[in-house]
Amino acid sequence: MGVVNVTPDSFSDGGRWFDTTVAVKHGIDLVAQGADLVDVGGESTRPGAARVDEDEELRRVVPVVRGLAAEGVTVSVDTMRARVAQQALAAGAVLVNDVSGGLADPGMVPAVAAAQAPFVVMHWRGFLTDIHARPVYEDVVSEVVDELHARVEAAVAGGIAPERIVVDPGLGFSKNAEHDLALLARIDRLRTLGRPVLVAASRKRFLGRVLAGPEGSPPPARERDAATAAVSALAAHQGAWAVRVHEVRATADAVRVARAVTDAAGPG
Ligand SMILES: Nc1nc2ncc(COP(=O)(O)O)nc2c(=O)[nH]1
Repeated sequence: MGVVNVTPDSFSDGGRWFDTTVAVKHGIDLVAQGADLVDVGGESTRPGAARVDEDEELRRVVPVVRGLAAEGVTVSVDTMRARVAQQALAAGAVLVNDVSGGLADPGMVPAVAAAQAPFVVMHWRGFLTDIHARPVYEDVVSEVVDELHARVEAAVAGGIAPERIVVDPGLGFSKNAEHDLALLARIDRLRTLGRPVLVAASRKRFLGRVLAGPEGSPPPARERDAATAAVSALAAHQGAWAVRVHEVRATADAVRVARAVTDAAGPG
């Protein structure tokens, strides 16, 4: 899943794809690099980012979705708003990716259910309170699995078919590096939810911490693509459904190597 953020301020590529034509071209390029899906978002979710108003988010996202779909690209829309999801689906998107897991907009689950679209439910504890609070986890893996289960149940109760739901641990969303690494180490536990797992580690802060080591300073986000590809291989090897990345080529190669190693291990 390649990322096209049509935003001026996303944490790792803010502003580069803010123009519709440039964004569409970039999405096509990501497919050429090996992306199966292109995720288009118009609202940065980095800590401290101000909400974008709905009309501006529509202005950013819908033309890019339409342009990519017209080129035959499989497109997902990264939004927390039902109306943006609806208009993106009408413009050709085939999947809705909601980082709030349906919590931000009560109209989201009914809209996705009505469209019978696949739905990514991401874990973001405390979305409704302080969205970037540092929550305390006793056992982050168990708690994320349990809370994702509740979000999946709510989506199903709202009319979304279970087989259309993808789960995502929400790396970096009110989680620290230790939480993120613990979740990445146990994708098998996430898979006990019986749903495909999407892993989105690309260029995130915890990778910077790993690369920096205990005393060092983290490299900038755009220098974390090799680390991201390493995560992609590890996620693929653990059976993740997809990985969401900004730089696709290295990850496409990493996933193919992981597949070859998994195949070599044989069944069982
Ligand atoms: N499903 C899902 N969607 C996301 N969208 C944006 C970002 C963070 O912003 P970015 O687009 O700059 O990576 N992270 C996620 C994520 O972890 N999971």
